[in-house]
Amino acid sequence: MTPPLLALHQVDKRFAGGTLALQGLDLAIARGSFTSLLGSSGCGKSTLLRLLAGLETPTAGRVERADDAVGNTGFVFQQPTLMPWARVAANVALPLQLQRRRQAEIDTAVAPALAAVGLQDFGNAFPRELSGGMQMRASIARALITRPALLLLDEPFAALDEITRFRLNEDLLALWQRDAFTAVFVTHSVAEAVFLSQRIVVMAPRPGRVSEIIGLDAPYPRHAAFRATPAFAEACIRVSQALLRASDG
Ligand SMILES: Nc1ncnc2c1ncn2[C@@H]1O[C@H](COP(=O)(O)OP(=O)(O)OP(=O)(O)O)[C@@H](O)[C@H]1O
Repeated sequence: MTPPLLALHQVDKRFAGGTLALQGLDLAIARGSFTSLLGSSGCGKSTLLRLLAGLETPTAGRVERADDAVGNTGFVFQQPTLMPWARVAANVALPLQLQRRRQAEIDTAVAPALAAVGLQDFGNAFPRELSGGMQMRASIARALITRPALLLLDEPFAALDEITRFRLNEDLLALWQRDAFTAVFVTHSVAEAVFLSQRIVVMAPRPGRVSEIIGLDAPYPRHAAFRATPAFAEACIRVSQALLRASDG
């Protein structure tokens, strides 16, 4: 068996104020997998994502990271966090600028990155000229332009209307299949987690911990029609029940 990209062993995270955000967490993230973290507010999803990114260190236990995951992580947040004064192309190019890549290399990379998220005609626009969904597309293009091994997404589509969210779910899956990165996706939405994931980590609060892990074997590519299948409905019920158990327990 190939070793996982990331593995947490008996991880605790306690913050300075005393909050035990995570306790006794064991979790392995397989290379190239799509995992969602689902749970009520405050159960430590964002903290877990930050541990996976190496932005936080555990108070106890260990986080193991494969060599190619170190320094090779893309992040997408709930807000697109674009620089308002810079054009969309410059926003998307930012990670390459920070890596001090040659301008010719940057210019070559930006056009396909924009095209991959359907923004090929908007490189010269400013973020304020884009809809919320398009701004999120730009944010995803920026996260993927360095071809990260690991893409961490923290409720990226929570602020979008449902139709836009559905489209972005499909487009994200297409990018995942094309680029074969490892995705860890935080969401509050059962349906979104079921649509996207191979595995759903259901978390319980106070202290944050893994309650159940649910595997989903529906094949990819998954398109809009998947949402209308009995398999999808059945999985949503199964995951909702797990979420209720996690909140009660
Ligand atoms: N930097 C910090 N300092 C102190 N406490 C923190 C810090 N970050 C998070 N916490 C606390 O740790 C717990 C877990 O927070 P976290 O943001 O990881 O939860 P979450 O599941 O992502 O929540 P939400 O769904 O609301 O975003 C919460 O009780 C929170 O108040």
